[in-house]
Amino acid sequence: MSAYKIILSGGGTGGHIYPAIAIANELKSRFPDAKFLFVGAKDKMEMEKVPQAGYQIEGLWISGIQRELTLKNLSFPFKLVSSLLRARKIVNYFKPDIAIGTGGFASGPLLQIATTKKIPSLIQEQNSYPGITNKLLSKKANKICVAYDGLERFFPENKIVKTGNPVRQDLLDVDTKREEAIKAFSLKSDKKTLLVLGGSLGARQINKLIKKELDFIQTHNMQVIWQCGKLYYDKYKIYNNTKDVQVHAFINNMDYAYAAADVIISRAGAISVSELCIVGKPVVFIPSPNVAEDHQTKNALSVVEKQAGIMIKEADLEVDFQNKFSQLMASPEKQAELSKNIKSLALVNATKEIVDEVEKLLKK
Ligand SMILES: CC(=O)N[C@H]1[C@@H](OP(=O)(O)OP(=O)(O)OC[C@H]2O[C@@H](n3ccc(=O)[nH]c3=O)[C@H](O)[C@@H]2O)O[C@H](CO)[C@@H](O)[C@@H]1O
Repeated sequence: MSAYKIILSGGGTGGHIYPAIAIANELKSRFPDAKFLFVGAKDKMEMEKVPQAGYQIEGLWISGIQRELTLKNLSFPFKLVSSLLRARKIVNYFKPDIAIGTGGFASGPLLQIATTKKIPSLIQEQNSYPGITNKLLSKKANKICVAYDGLERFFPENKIVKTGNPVRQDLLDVDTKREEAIKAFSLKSDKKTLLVLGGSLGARQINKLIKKELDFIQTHNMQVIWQCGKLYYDKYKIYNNTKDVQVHAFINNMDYAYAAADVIISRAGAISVSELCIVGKPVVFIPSPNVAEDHQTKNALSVVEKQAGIMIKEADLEVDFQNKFSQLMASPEKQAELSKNIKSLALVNATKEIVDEVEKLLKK
């Protein structure tokens, strides 16, 4: 039999890109001869991150439709037609055996064309509340792998399989990487490390908080790895290498960042939450209040309700941050309890289970 040809499409943010990369890596280990092609949106993060992970990518001219009425929406119909034509070309020349979509705008046209051509397809939904693209695609896709209960409200029930979110393999063994990680980030081994994560694009309010609280954090004798996001890097880079603080636009070696951390402050994007469960460190979640159906708060609550993490809403940071952070830092028992509880929520086989579903479709 000739080698499988697999198309993966998803992107716009890390939360859609890294699941696709994790799935591709697992498929590659099962089918070393398989050929892979990613399809993303021109000018978006995936055009850089996917080649870094060793895969080829084609970019479509597509963007989201804005929820508010704006002039930007005027170009949307043109982009949609252009990206459908380009997606058809790509599907015609690559002739995939399967198309896998992980959400984000580019996966819309690509999977639309693939399903019209009766190519088997699988979509993976990271969140408890699905994005527009996956909602539209669910009618035609063959399988839908999800991480939360209750998605039959949005997707055909008979297609849903609950697998959890796919997470990159190199995050599975961070416990063994602490020493290397401390070296890689040039950290002091006698100081505790706070890792601050704003999600793949960075988080404005978390950045403001960290800037304001740097002196307070220092009173706990901590060093800080602060991922502020590409958009905000110019604004915050002046804090780099001051007061034991490192400022990063984006961290490419997340396994080391997680391994070095003693405590983590993080947004609650779905993949971040899944990774943090695997990593098993004490986490303070500050969910984004600006996402559909407030889904990051729901993501964080799924952990916090099991005594496995702390959540502070953006609106409460002013009043609660110092108290809650000090209480956590003062209690090694609380830190140990949070670590143990969050780790018990990890779904370490998600990637494998998703790829089992892919295999079933390939062999049909
Ligand atoms: C503002 C927004 O719309 N956020 C959404 C976006 O978040 P976002 O793109 O931030 O996605 P997630 O938090 O789910 O995942 C981020 C991914 O990027 C990686 N990473 C992050 C920072 C970094 O410096 N280096 C790095 O590699 C993380 O390890 C993780 O793999 O997609 C998620 C998954 O659909 C949603 O739940 C979020 O609500």
